Amino acid sequence: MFLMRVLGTFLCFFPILSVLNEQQRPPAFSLLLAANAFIWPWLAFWRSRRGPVPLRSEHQNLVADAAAGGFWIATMQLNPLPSVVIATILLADRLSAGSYRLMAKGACALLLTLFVTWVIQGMNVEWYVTQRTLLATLPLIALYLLALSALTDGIATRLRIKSRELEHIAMMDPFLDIANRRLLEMKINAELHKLNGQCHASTLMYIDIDNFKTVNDRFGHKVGDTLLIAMSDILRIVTRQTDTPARLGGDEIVVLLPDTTLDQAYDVGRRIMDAVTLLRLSPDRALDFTLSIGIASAVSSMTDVADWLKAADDALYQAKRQGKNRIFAH
Ligand SMILES: Nc1nc2c(ncn2[C@@H]2O[C@H](COP(=O)(O)OP(=O)(O)OP(=O)(O)O)[C@@H](O)[C@H]2O)c(=O)[nH]1
Repeated sequence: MFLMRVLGTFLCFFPILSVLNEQQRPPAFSLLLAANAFIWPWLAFWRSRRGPVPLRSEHQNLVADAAAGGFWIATMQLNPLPSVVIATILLADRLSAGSYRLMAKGACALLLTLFVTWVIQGMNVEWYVTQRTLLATLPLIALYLLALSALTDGIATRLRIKSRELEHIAMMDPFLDIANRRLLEMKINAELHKLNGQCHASTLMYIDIDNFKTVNDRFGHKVGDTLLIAMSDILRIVTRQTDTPARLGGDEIVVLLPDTTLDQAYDVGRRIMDAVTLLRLSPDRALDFTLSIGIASAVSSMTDVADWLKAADDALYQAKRQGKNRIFAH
C-alpha cells in the first residue's frame, strides 16, 4: 500500500497544482499539496507500522486519503476532469485494498470534507478544463490504473497459489503424499459416472502389506511407516498419470485404474509386487515383505463408491484366504 500511496499522491500533485496555479491560489495551498504528496505517504507508513493493529491503522490511513481527496476536489472548485479521476481512483483503490465497507467509509469521508471545504471556500465551481490540466491528469489516469491492475493481478495470483495449496492439503494424504479417501471417492464417482452406459473397462485395486502387524511388532512402528512410504513411492513410479493411488486410512492402499481391463490391472499388480521384492529396507531378511492384491472391475450394477470398494475389498479377502502374496481379480 505504501508504494501505491507514494505513486498516487505523486501523480495527483501535478493536475492539482496546475488548477491551483490557474486559479492563482495563495502559495500556502501549494505547500499543503506538497506536504500531502511527499510527506504524508511516509507519515502514513510510520503510523501503520507503529499502530498496535497495523491493518486497522492502514484502513484509517486509507480513509484519511479519501478525506484529503475531498479537500483537494473542493479546493479545485470541482474542476471536472481531475476531480472525477481522483475521486474514482480513491474509491476503486479502497475497494481493491479492503472491501465495499472500506470504499463506503472512504466515500463518506471524501464527500464530507468535499462539502465542508467547498462551503467554507465560497461554493465556487470551475467547469473549464485547460489543456495543461488535461495533460497533467493523463499520467495519473494511465500510470495509476496500470499500477492498480498489476497490484490486483499480484493479489489474484497469490490467492490462486494459496487456494491450490489448500486444495492439495484437503485432497492429499500428508504422510504418504498420495490421494486421500476424499479425492479417491471423488475420482471413483467420476469414473462410475463416465462408465455409465459405456462398455470400456476400469478397475480398482486394493493393496495390503502381508503380516504388517508383525512387522510393526517386531521392528517398530517407524519401520512400518518406512514401508508404507516405500510402497507409495513404488505406486507413484509404477502407475500412469491417469491412475490414482490413494490411502484410505491406516495401511489401506487403493489404486483406481481408469480405462484398464482386469488383465492389464493384473500386470500392474505384478509390477508392484516385483518392485516390492527388490526393496531392501534392511539387511535383515526377516524384513522382506509381500503384498496381497484384490482387483475388481466396475460393473453396471454398481451404483456408488462403496459398491466398487467392497468388490475390490472382497477380492483382497480372497487373495488373503488363498495364502497371501498373490493377486485375486474378479
Ligand atoms: N507403521 C504403521 N502401521 C500402521 C499404520 N496404519 C495402520 N498400521 C498398522 O497396520 C496393521 C494392520 O494390520 P492388518 O492389516 O489388520 O493385519 P496384518 O498384520 O497385515 O495381517 P494380514 O492383513 O492378514 O496380512 C495394524 O497393526 C495397524 O496398527 C501406519 O500408518 N503406520
